Amino acid sequence: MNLLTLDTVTCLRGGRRLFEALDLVLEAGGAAVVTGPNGAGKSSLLRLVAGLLRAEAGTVRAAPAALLDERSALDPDRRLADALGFWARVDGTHDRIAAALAMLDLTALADVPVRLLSTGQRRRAGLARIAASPAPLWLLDEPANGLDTAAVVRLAAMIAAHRAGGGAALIATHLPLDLPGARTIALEPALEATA
Ligand SMILES: Nc1ncnc2c1ncn2[C@@H]1O[C@H](COP(=O)(O)OP(=O)(O)OP(=O)(O)O)[C@@H](O)[C@H]1O
Repeated sequence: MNLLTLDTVTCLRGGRRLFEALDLVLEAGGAAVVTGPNGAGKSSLLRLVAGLLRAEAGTVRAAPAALLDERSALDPDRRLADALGFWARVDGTHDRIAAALAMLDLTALADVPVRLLSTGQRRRAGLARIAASPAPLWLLDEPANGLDTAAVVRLAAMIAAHRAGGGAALIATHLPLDLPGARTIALEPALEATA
């Protein structure tokens, strides 16, 4: 089963053609890494798949997706467990929170307000939101940013478990991640300004 199909997709942003005629299929269990220099369009590609940007041309067919970007999307004033609980109520996945906290080594921080978490802890909290989500397609924008070595290993294990369970992941990263069998989408620098 395909969880993502991009068919000759072109993306324009800020008067620049970021990528053109991009094709990609991600099946259940699949993963792809998006690479490229700053400004090449990695985040734009993930936002396009999430439905937050419109393709200039081509078609995007995507299963329900969970997007991690630079914001954790967690209420800074709530305890971490409660902030995750907000999304669990939306998604009907309350039973997944404890496992998600454990997977990201956050159980001991469940009662700490999100605003007091360190940079790496907040990134792990954002990943816990993704881990608890029921979405089969994960869109992870620089998920390893701010993570220590142990947390990067946990991240790789979390993605592997998601794929083993029939999910798929599209991951933009500058940092190396252990993603067996993942294909690479190398975006070129966007130079062309349109009229
Ligand atoms: N809201 C916006 N309006 C117009 N142009 C934008 C907007 N957001 C981003 N851009 C432009 O789109 C281009 C691609 O940005 P994008 O964030 O997708 O790149 P990226 O490959 O993720 O970069 P980085 O490695 O720095 O994260 C950049 O030239 C950027 O200035």
